Amino acid sequence: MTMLHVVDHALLAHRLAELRDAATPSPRFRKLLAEIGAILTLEATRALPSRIARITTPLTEMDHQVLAAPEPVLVAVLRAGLGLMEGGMQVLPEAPVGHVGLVRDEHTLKPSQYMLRMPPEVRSRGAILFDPMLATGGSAVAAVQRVKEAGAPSIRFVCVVAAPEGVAKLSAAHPDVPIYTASLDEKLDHRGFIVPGLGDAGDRCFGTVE
Ligand SMILES: O=P(O)(O)OC[C@H]1O[C@H](OP(=O)(O)OP(=O)(O)O)[C@H](O)[C@@H]1O
Ligand SMILES: O=c1cc[nH]c(=O)[nH]1
Ligand SMILES: [Mg+2]
Repeated sequence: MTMLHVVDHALLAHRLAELRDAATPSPRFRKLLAEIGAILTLEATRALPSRIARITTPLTEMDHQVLAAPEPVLVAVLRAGLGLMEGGMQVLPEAPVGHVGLVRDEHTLKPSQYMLRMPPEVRSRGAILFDPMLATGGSAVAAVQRVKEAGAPSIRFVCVVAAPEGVAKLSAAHPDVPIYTASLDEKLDHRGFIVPGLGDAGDRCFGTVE
């Protein structure tokens, strides 16, 4: 079963329009990516397990909903996931942070790993994985696999733009991983870029466009 959540929010759509715009410069792109990351993190954590605790206001005592467990670990898929996870860190400031370095070969479209750092809490808390682009799905499948191998009992995948091909591939390989995205786009082009998409997220985020 595909657990795809296309988040419908007026502020998210507004920011995504500017993020997609080819004229948006890197500093603004990073800011928008972080704001979008915060909105998507709020959606991805909407149903985190909670419990009832007794609290004291200045006026009285009451039973109140609080989180039942510590915040999940946040994991960025380098590089572009760093910009998106920035917003996740604002929403969950106490969360430990991990990194998976993946780069996609521009000809074969296969990802290769160049680094992996995972906090031990991932084994008890589970993880939210951040990568703005779910294109062929190769990077997402590999990143989820690494986080599972690190012991995560549950994983949520947060992206900005998803292609149908990537959703199908990730859902087939990891049907237990829900996907949260701001948009399900139309297709991939012959170079594996998402259309209409937003171009190369890593390059636009960090200004590495030639
Ligand atoms: O679904 P896929 O076909 O695997 O493509 C998506 C991947 O491509 C981009 O990263 P890229 O390899 O360009 O690295 P970068 O973030 O360092 O630019 C993007 O951030 C994803 O990680
Ligand atoms: O459209 C795409 C596809 C893969 N990676 C990107 O950054 N953009
Ligand atoms: Mg990448």
